[in-house]
Amino acid sequence: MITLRGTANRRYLAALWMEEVVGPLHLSVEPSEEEFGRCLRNGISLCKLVNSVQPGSVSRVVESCSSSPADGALSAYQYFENVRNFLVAVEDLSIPTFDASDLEEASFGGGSVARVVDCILGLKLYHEWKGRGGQGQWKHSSKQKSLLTLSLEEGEKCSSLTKSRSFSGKSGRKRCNQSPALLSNTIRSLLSQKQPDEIPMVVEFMLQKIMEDYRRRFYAQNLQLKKDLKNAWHKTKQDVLAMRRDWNLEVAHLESHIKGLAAAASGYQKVLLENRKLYNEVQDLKGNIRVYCRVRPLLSGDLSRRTTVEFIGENGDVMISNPKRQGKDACRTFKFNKVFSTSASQEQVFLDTQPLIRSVLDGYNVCIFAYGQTGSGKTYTMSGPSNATEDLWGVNYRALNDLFYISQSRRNVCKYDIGVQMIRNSCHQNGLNVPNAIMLAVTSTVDVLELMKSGEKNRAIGATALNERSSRSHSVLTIHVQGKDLVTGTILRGCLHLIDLAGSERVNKSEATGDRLKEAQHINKSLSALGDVISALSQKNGHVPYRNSKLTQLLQDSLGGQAKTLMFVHINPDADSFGETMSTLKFAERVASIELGAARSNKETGELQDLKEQVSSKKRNFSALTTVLVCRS
Ligand SMILES: Nc1ncnc2c1ncn2[C@@H]1O[C@H](COP(=O)(O)OP(=O)(O)OP(=O)(O)O)[C@@H](O)[C@H]1O
Repeated sequence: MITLRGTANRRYLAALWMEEVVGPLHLSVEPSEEEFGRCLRNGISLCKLVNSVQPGSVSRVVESCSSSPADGALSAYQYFENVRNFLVAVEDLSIPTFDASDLEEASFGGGSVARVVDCILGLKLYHEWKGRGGQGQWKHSSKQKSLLTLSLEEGEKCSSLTKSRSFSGKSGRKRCNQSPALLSNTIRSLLSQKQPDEIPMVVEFMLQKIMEDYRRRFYAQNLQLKKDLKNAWHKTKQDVLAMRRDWNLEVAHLESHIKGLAAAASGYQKVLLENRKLYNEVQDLKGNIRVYCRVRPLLSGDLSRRTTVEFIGENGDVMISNPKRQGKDACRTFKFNKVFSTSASQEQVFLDTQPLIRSVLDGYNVCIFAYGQTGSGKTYTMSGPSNATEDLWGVNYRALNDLFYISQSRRNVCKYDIGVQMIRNSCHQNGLNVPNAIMLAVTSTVDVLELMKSGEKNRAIGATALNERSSRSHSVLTIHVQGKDLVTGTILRGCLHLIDLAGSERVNKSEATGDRLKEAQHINKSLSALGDVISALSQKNGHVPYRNSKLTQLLQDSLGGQAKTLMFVHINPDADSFGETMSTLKFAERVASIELGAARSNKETGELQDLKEQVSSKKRNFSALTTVLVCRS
């Protein structure tokens, strides 16, 4: 008698075998009757099964499978076609068949698939018979069926023994030791009940069953593994998706943060520019002398190779640190209109100077002078290095170039005459000889270059301990511009002084002696006269001592008048020059505080000229009249 458990085992066996031959069927390891019926209902797997056992048994398998209600007709058609063809095929092989309705009922949970299972296991026996070399017509005898049944029941016993071995936990380990003996006892008792001719077949079936059992468990484990893997993959995918979501949120957050920062930075930049503009406007109104500071890069000859320039701000701050001190007291910050770092190009420096220079063409007097210790880069800024190519040209050449360019572009409205005066002083000339300096008319930058080259040759140059090429003279290039407005007849007179002062260092530091000492003392005298003038101006003293040196006499108009004045203060960043750097910057700080009053343009309108003309003609008439009267009397 086949037990309930035996029936189920037969179904599992049938499912397992089908899985092996035509899988995957996506059945669970121990499918219920309903699950099994539903899986086989469309007959596709059954047809494939019989075709793989007996190729060509079902010539056409209807493969399309759809479960949508709209395709109900098609499903029914598949069911009839495939199941019918399968049943015909297994009948031809003399294998017990079943009714098509068995599958149908079971799939709806109302019937049994026992006959279907019998049929499949019959097909299995046939397959194994063929596998053993079976020839001719297969006979599905009741003996074979009983052997199968027997083997299943006996196999069940065996498999329960193997199960207890395989799945034993702690307690199972005891049984595990007993199992071989138990297994052999069970087998022996089973075999003792059989006829001798049945024994080989029973043994074969039992071994087969054990193998199948193992295979089933292997399959179950495989399925479980797949399921676990699928779950793990699913979870990992969810985690990755969640991470991606978080990451995207973070990136979006960062993006908006960066945008905010960029907006704030550009706002800050705008405010900074605006502040500078306003600051310059206020200074223009007050007539302050503008001060630009330029830091020379460290050169190979600089002894300490350490810089005193701690920080350069965008708003004109420069912080200098004392190399001999530490901490807060070691630093001092100076504020100017602009600070050019060591990387500033000649063009950048000129661009900030250009508006001032252009105002000469509108009738303003402009004075630009370079101040700083020897070797700090004054000549570099004003003229550029010797034999400079155009990109290294200093303010002098660029200024003239610009003036010629603008005067040319305005030629239809204004006629300009430009002349230059080059003045140099040294101690031998005893100061600046202003009246004797010849004024030369120039029409292009080339003219000026030629002029400067010849002037350069005459420059007094001598070597001191500080700098081999230390110049001990002030050099003044004055550009006079006269423009006549072609429409109104207004005359504009502007004058641009470009002054490269001698080195500002203290005499004792230059270690000069004899004539050189005299020269240094002389230069120091004119520079200290400049200092006195600056000091008087910054304190708004009634008396300003311009007459103490030729230099201050020359600068009188620019420092005290209505001129626009710019001082380039140069510093050598080498730690060795800290003392000179500090006194240079303190001097520049005082210069920056001078208020000259708003600059005024030198304009003579046509009306004024007419009036002047009338006055002089009246004067002429008056003197002629006086002469006549004198003669008569
Ligand atoms: N901004 C700079 N970039 C590169 N080199 C520079 C810079 N400024 C100055 N130098 C170099 O430093 C050296 C000294 O510069 P410069 O002759 O201009 O100094 P100076 O102050 O005019 O000296 P002096 O008082 O003797 O005339 C030169 O070799 C010059 O080429």
